[in-house]
Amino acid sequence: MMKHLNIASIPGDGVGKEVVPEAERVLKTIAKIHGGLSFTFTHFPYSCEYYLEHGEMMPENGLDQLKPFDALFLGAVGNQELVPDHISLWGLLIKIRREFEQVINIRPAKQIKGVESPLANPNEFDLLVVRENSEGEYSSVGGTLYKGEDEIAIQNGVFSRKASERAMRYAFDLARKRNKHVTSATKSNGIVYSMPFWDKVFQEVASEHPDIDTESQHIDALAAFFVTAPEKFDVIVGSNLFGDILTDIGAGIMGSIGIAPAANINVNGKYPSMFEPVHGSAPDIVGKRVANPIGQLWTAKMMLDHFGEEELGKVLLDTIENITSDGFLTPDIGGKHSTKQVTDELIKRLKAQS
Ligand SMILES: NC(=O)c1ccc[n+]([C@@H]2O[C@H](COP(=O)([O-])OP(=O)(O)OC[C@H]3O[C@@H](n4cnc5c(N)ncnc54)[C@H](O)[C@@H]3O)[C@@H](O)[C@H]2O)c1
Ligand SMILES: O=C(O)C[C@@H](O)C(=O)O
Ligand SMILES: [K+]
Ligand SMILES: [Mn+2]
Repeated sequence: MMKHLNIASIPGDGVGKEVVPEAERVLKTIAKIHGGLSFTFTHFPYSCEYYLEHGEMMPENGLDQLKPFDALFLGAVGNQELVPDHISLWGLLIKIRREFEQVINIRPAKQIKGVESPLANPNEFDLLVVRENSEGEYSSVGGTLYKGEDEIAIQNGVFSRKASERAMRYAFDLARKRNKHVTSATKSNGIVYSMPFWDKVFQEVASEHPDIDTESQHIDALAAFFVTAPEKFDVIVGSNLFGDILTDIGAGIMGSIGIAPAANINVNGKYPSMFEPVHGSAPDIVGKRVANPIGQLWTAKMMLDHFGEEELGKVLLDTIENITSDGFLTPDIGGKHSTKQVTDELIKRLKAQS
């Protein structure tokens, strides 16, 4: 039977516009090879340029337009020269994550063959960060007061039992299929309400999973261990901000922010999930045609997995490693190939396997 996937594609800003079309080409190639699978990509121009023209990041009915799709495929959001970052992100990326109840953000980090880690001894690390994606430090509760030397900004953190538990349970479920170890990212020595609460909930969830080893690490030490001993970790669960920071470190130790993937998962089935790389719009390299497409391609692999096409997902990641091993690398990982040269080679090799 033919499986058809209707994907809403939002390239967004900066290098998002360069890597999303390449990843779409690759997904279409994979679908052809498979035979029983096809994709339709419907493009939405929501971005900072759209904001300049329309005064908003997406139209009022933007979410209604996106809701019927099977999944969202996003590049990056943000162009500080045009729109302040908090406006662009909260008007599009974070709005979608929240309104579509994409409450979990899964972000793997492991070594890719042929991509050199900056670590002297990377020791074959293979870890998975589960980032709470709906609340935490990313809250709109707060405000500003006064002007001048009395000026005040108040930003409240929001930690609910429901969302904390949900992220933790998700992490335990993933750990069960992996190496049965969950690390909780905390900071209960310095942050006196939300983090002791987080620890308490973690202990409760841990006690329901006696088959899984657990530990809690303060985020500062944990950040250092990501660099000094990443191979010690299996699944890490963290709040929205801790998860954000840890996954850029994860990307860094893999070799580049340009290769890390993310999946914003809607767990209740009411809305589509969203697949995007960890990286942003990379203003320093935009237009040079050298953006690394691997982050976008790896998130495409996560999208294939999400739809039960694990075999194809594996073919995609294996073929990516195949070309990186043979030196088809963009400059961020020490090569001299363009975005398109990398995906051209990938497509050539995918076709050769069919
Ligand atoms: N999920 C998202 O859409 C997202 C994520 C992070 C940042 N942002 C936004 O992107 C903009 C830039 O943010 P930033 O500079 O902090 O982070 P960034 O991830 O855009 O860039 C950080 C560094 O990584 C490099 N890099 C990123 N993607 C790359 C790729 N595909 N290939 C090669 N190198 C790559 C960049 O050149 C830069 O040196 C801001 O507007 C920010 O708010 C959006
Ligand atoms: O802060 C965010 O979530 C935006 C970006 O940094 C990300 O990691 O997606
Ligand atoms: K992104
Ligand atoms: Mn980030």
